[in-house]
Parts: sequence; structure tokens; C-alpha cells
Amino acid sequence: MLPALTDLAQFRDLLGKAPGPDTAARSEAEARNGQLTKPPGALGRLEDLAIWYAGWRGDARPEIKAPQVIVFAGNHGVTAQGVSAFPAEVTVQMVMNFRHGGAAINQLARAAGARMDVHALELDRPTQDFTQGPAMSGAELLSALQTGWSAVDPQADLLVVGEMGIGNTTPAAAIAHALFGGTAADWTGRGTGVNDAGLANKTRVVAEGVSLHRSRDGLEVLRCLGGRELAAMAGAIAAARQLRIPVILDGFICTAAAATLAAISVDALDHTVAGHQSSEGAHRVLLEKLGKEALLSLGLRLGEGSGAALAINILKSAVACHSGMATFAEAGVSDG
Ligand SMILES: Cc1cc2ncn([C@H]3O[C@H](COP(=O)(O)O)[C@@H](O)[C@H]3O)c2cc1C
Ligand SMILES: O=C(O)c1cccnc1
Repeated sequence: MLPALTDLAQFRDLLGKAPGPDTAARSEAEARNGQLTKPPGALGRLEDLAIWYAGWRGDARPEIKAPQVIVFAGNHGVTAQGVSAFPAEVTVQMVMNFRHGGAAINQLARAAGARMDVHALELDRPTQDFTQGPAMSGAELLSALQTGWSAVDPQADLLVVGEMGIGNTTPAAAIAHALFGGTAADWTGRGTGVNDAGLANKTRVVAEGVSLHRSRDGLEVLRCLGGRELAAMAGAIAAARQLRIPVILDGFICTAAAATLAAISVDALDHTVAGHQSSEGAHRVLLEKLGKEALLSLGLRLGEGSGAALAINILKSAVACHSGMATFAEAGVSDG
């Protein structure tokens, strides 16, 4: 059962005491993996993925039947600083596109056999420009976390969270810079495709934001430098943990949102895998900081949950092999 999310202290507390995987189911899955009709290790990472999934689902022979993709949308005051190649009104226009089934994520979710939900978070009320003050108040952060928290279907057996929010590679870079140090330039990329002058301006904006809000606390970083759709993604990832629903992380923005949870509780992302490595410059390093290795690297730099949705079929395939293959004994195949 998922408790109602009532305040930020409770959120922090729930993260600290989040459930772990079912170790008995995990061991049973490991034993089963060792008996399947293949040379040991021949399915490579698919084997680890299936065992990981089995542990989180508490079922040594699981199936993936009900994946859920949730796209959260938010607007950002920091777009006033000219940080995106596209105008802020594209956020609401893309939300309509998602609802009409016309975006990349609609096709990828359908191809993966996933249900898709879209939550627009107060698009007519952008967050505050974080170079001027905190992006959100505590109440605004809580409300965005709650949207994500309650958007997860408890019956889902796999979750992908994606986002739409013009300008949001800037808060993502600022979060990464605040949490992991280095320079603003280390974390700032071209997003939708800003030119060299645009990249220099965006890097300045990230540096200014991070020097104004000096906290390294995950929730405070999310509040001061994040955005509503990033907070909603964090809320959904945390809710999935309570429900023991494994999560596939998407690109740079999703991973930055997730990183705020790991900053609060170090094992908060143990129920997640990295779906892909985005070509947004700093994503590879961000994944490294979180100890995650991406499943796919296809040069995507879209967000929306696109790379994670693509990885659903990899995870489904891993689990199908694990649960569907015969053992040596069942098939009458001689083992080594
Ligand atoms: C038509 C369109 C569709 C998108 N779908 C995702 N994004 C992606 O681009 C945005 C982040 O890049 P930046 O920080 O440079 O604005 C986010 O909305 C992200 O989801 C899109 C962007 C556009 C223009
Ligand atoms: O990696 C991402 O999520 C990403 C990169 C660029 C633009 N939008 C999203």
C-alpha cells in the first residue's frame, strides 16, 4: 500500500526506510538462471536484469505485462534568460501533441506495449527564474512531488517517467552541478540545440543559480534549482520504490531528477536501471556518478521518456528468457 504523501519531512523519511528487494525471490531467480539451457553467462546483462527484476517483484519467475509510461510537463521561469532554442509555449503545445498521440513517446510507448499517462503541472504558472530566487516554494515542491507520487498505478509492473518542459536541461544541469560539483560547463549541454553563444549564456545561468543556492541537500536542490516536472518524476520514482515497481530511467533530465533522491538516501535508486545514454553531453558522467550503466546508446537527445521506453523491450526480453526458457533437466539437454 502506498501511504498518502503529506509533507516533505515524511517524504524524506519514507526514502530513508524504503523497502529493499525480496532476497529469497532473488536467490531463487539466481538458482533458476544457473539451470537454464544456455552456457553460464551467455545472455550477458540480460541475466542480471532478469534477476534484478525478479528480486524487486518478489517473484523468481516473473512476467512483464503492465508497463506504465508517465510524462510530466512543467514550465520554467529561467527560460526568460534565453536558455532554450525553442519558445516556452512549445511545452503546452507538446502536451496537446501527447494527448493526440502524435509525439515520439506515443509511438515508443505503444511499440513497447505500455500504457501512457500525461500530467501537465500548472503550465500557466512557470517556476521562478532560479537566478532570481528559489524555483519553487516548499508547498509548490510538495504539490509537484504529490502529483508524481499519486500518478503511479499500483498495478503497474514496470515504470518509465518522462518529461516535457522547454528550458529543462538548464535546471537538470544546475541540479547535477549542485550535487556533484565541478564547473557549470562540465554539466551544461546544448539541449534542443542552442548555438555557441547560447551555450555560453546557459552555462552562465547554471553557474549563477548554483552559486545563489548553495545547498547540497537533495530536496533543497530540487526545490531551488529544479522544476515541477522534475519533482513529479522524483515523486513517481520514490512511489514506485514503495510499491516495489522497477523503474527505467530516461535521459539527462530524468536522471538529474532521480539524482536528488540518491542525494537524500544513497540506495534510493536501487530499483532503477538506466534505459539509455543520452547524447546530451553530461549524461554519461551523471550516470557514472550514480553507478549506472546505460542499456542503450542510440544518440537520442529527446527526453519525454523515449530512451527508457525503448529499453522496456530489452527488459521484457530479459524476463521472457528467464521465465520462459527450459532448464537442462526439463529439456533433456546435457549440462556442462
Ligand atoms: C518540439 C519539441 C519536443 C520535445 N520533446 C522533448 N523535448 C525536450 O526538449 C526540452 C529540453 O531542452 P531545452 O532545455 O533546450 O529546452 C524538454 O522539453 C525536453 O523534454 C522537446 C523539445 C521540443 C522543441
Ligand atoms: O537527455 C535528455 O533527457 C534530453 C536531452 C536534450 C533535450 N531534451 C532531453
